[in-house]
Amino acid sequence: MASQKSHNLFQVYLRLRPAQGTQGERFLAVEEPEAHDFPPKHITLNPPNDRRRAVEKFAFTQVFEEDASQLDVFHCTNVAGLVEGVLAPHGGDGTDALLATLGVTGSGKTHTILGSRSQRGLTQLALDVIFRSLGRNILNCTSDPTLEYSISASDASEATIFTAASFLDSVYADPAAPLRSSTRAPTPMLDDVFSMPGAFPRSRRLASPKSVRAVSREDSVAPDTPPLWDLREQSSRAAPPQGSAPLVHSRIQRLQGQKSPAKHFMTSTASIRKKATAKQDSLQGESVGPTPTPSRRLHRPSAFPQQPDVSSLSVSSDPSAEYAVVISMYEVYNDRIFDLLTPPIKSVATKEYRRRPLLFKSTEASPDRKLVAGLRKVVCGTLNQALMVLEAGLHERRVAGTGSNSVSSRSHGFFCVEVKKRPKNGRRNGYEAPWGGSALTIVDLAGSERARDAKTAGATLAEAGKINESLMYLGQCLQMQSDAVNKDKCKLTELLFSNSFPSASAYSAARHRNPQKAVMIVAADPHGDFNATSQILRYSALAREVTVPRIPSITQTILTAPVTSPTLSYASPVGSPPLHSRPFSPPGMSSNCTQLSPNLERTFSPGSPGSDVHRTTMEVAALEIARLSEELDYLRQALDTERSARQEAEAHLLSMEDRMLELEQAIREDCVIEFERRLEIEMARWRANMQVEMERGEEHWGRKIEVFERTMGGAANGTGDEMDDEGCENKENVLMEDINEENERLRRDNEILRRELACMSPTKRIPLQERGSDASLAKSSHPGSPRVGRSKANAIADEGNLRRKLENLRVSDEGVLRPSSGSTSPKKMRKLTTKRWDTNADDDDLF
Ligand SMILES: Nc1ncnc2c1ncn2[C@@H]1O[C@H](COP(=O)(O)OP(=O)(O)OP(=O)(O)O)[C@@H](O)[C@H]1O
Repeated sequence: MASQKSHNLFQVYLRLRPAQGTQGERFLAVEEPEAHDFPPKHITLNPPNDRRRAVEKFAFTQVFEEDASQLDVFHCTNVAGLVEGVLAPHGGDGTDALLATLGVTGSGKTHTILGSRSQRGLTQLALDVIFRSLGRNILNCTSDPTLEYSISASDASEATIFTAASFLDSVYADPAAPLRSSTRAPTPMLDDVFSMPGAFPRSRRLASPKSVRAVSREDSVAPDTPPLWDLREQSSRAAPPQGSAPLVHSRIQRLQGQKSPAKHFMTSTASIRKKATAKQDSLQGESVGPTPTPSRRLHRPSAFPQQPDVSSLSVSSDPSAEYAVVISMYEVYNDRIFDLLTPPIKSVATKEYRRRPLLFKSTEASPDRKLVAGLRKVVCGTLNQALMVLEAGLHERRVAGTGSNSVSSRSHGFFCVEVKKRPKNGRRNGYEAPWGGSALTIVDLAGSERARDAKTAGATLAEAGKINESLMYLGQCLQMQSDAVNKDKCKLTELLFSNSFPSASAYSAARHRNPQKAVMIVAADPHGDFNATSQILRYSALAREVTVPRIPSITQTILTAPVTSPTLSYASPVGSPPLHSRPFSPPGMSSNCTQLSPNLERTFSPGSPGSDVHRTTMEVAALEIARLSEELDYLRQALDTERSARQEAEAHLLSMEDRMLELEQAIREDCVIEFERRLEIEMARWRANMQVEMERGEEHWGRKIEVFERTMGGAANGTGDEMDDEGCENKENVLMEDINEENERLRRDNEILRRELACMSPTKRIPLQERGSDASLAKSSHPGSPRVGRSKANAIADEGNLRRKLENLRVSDEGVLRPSSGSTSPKKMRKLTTKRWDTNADDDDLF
């Protein structure tokens, strides 16, 4: 196994998590190491509840059992060696180092890398060693006021450089904030910072860059407030019930005007709210409603755990160099990079706080090497400053409660410690020396999870999909180890492997960089999810051995002769040529793994000497079975994910249908109510009109009947002498009406006759009254024509007739128009009425 180390891009360690509470069956056993091979390096994975599945054996650089302490892991993974490589004690720029944890969700990655309430993680320990080792050679911005500028000038990643004091001032106190500036004194934590050697004077602090975030006084004063890891522990103790789903979207509480005890944006960050609400939303699916803001606070360094103690440990540094430590933090979330030290910006359009994703690209100053461009970087002069920056960045990390882990990291977190280095006094050959140096990058990868177990939904399920996808690509890269082709498939692999290979460009030749040294700590819960764990172990282990149990139904079809169980080894290269190189490749992925890296070549170890063709066939078949079994596992996982997604979509669809039905029902009811209201109004209007019409009709018919009765009465009585005065008056009125009508009719007749008269000859179109005598008429006609004279004579005769008729009419007209001038006796009226009928008869004759 020792020979593998020189070939691997990663040293891979396995750490087993201690059991907590009720656990499932243990499926992972640590192989007893042989006497000369201590510590243990191999584990066996026995599939629970399925004796037909292959038993797998994995090899790692070292296996840490459940009782291993943080310090054990720190020492045995040789973090101090990585730090030494970064500090480059023997000159040069040093070697980049990468320390990462990988594992299923809840397996202990964060615990290992960031520690817990009482235990420091590898990050804190590494920082401690770095600052302790640099000692007096470290520069800070107070002792060297040009430090910030010179680092900024030499930084190739387009970063914004802050001094620790100005960054922490803006993070932990917000003097620019209108509500707090006058009433709040600097927090004790800040006093700690400012009382540190090299702290800025107050005036300088006030001139710090625009406020990033702030905590209230009580937040930072509270000495017994548990730090981030405390919250994790509390949460894990009170794990949410199954079916929990996290709150994903941030800042909703603030947008909805919820009152928070402190207006510090960290106290209401997405991550913290998620942590708190994950417990409450456990049975509600995704929630966007207001939930109480948890009392998440930043802490003074004295609240940070002090154990384990590495004060006795330091590594060599370059005595001829001076150093500066620059810290940056970012996360890879949904395959995009977000700065954890830059506050989110409130979108004008959506009023939500958002982070701007950053690019991983080659820059002008670094054409041959990709860098995360545009980060905030903080120059830290002391360990406490570095720890506080770490604390500030962790506040912004995305975590959420899932069915698998109540405080699950939903992003891949990157913590970068750049150790900048230049000759003492900053000069070389009389010129200002540029900054060189290397970086230690510590990565807390998000955990892979099975959707069914995590019981996630909505955005968290999508996150899980992205996490699993990126880890799958990481797995492929780890399997290939020396093959850099696949590393560009996702941001995670790009970031992890970008420094793994020496650059071949001319630029790099001038400035040679060593490939990074990388340590991967795989965390596993021996009682956790078997399938997910075996999947992780398969692609992370340095070597693997599969023992396929005897399965009669398959083996008999291949080989009738009984054989012992074959053993397949994915062992270190000892010269055996690969027999069957067909690694597992998930559906849809190109399987270009046929050329495995030497250490992962699958070699065939014959069970006994003298194996024959049948045995070989059997073993090849067994290998195929193992491969198919892997594929089956993957497909099962994929199926689980798809099934969950489908169930979620179906549930959503059903709820939408219900909602639509409800809406339709409500709309129908509204329509009915409105229709009835309008119908009522129309009915009332119609009834009123009907009433009026009926009254009018009755009145009309009453009048008619009355007239009729009077007429009949008058006829029956002969004269109206017996009528009383009132009766006479009514009768008179009615008659007047009749007369007027008659008068009107006659006028119309008159008019018609006039027109007719005028039409009889073009020469007689002049109205009668305007014309002169018959003689003048005769004069105006042509005298010469006998025909004209005859028609003229006829016309005159016709005119004479008409005149006479008109005279008659005029006579009757006058009679009608003078009804009341003389006698108004009813008798006379009746005569006139009778005459009307006579006149009508004449009129009929006339026309
Ligand atoms: N070695 C250990 N000793 C004691 N407790 C541990 C250990 N490893 C993990 N734990 C506890 O197990 C729980 C889950 O661990 P942790 O949060 O580190 O998991 P994780 O792998 O980071 O999960 P995720 O990927 O979901 O973030 C925590 O409460 C942690 O304190």
